[in-house]
Amino acid sequence: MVAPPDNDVLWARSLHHSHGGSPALTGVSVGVREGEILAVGGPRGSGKTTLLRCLSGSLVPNEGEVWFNSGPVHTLGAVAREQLRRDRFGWIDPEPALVPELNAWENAALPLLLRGIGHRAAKKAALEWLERLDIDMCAKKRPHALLQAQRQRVVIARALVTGPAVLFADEPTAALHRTDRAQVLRTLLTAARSHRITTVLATHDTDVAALADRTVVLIDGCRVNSIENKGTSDAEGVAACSLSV
Ligand SMILES: Nc1ncnc2c1ncn2[C@@H]1O[C@H](COP(=O)(O)OP(=O)(O)OP(=O)(O)O)[C@@H](O)[C@H]1O
Repeated sequence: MVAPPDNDVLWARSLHHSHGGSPALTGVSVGVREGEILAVGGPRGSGKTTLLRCLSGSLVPNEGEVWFNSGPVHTLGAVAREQLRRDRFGWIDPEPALVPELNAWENAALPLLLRGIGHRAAKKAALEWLERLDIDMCAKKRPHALLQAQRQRVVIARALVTGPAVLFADEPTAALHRTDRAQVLRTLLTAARSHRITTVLATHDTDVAALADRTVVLIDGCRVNSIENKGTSDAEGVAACSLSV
């Protein structure tokens, strides 16, 4: 096992993974620096979700290595990987899944309450994130009373409320109307940049990928390209991503 470069917060080498015999990743390597926003692009079925799941430890690759903060993830047991995901990572799915019986701030505060953080402190942190994401006016509404874009903002608040080291966003705006998409995405990326949260964003949409600092393109489970998105990283002063195969 070879240790990763010191300056990569997240690093994967030669990932291979098959789902029930059908290959999803074939030899993908990627490194992400602290505070960077990396888009993983490519058409549907190209392996983006599988790569994010391997990087976040929710899936152990058949072959290859994943490292977080210079510690191996792929050799950890299931419980240690769960703890890592709970304590250090945030995850956003395409569909905004919220607990229907809880209102918006309670949904956003849930990860803190589950950690045993006091009710008052958890509520304060959740309300702060709802405000940053321009959804604080809906704090007391239940999910059924929210629009889809508002629900997704609550999901984003829930993913950020713990101050994750890395945020994984899997097609976070795919379920939204075109008009809501850009606005929600910009809000998400602005929040990630201002708090220097390393973000890995899967998207099949090149317009969405262009908002990241750099894009890695997958096709049929292989990394085929890596694009520096000029005008984002330079303007924001965010470090570039390092990549190797
Ligand atoms: N649980 C699974 N069982 C069987 N095959 C799967 C499973 N998950 C993914 N696959 C297959 O693995 C390949 C890569 O899928 P993956 O979801 O990682 O790609 P993707 O680029 O994220 O696609 P999408 O944009 O549609 O989500 C595809 O061929 C997909 O059908």
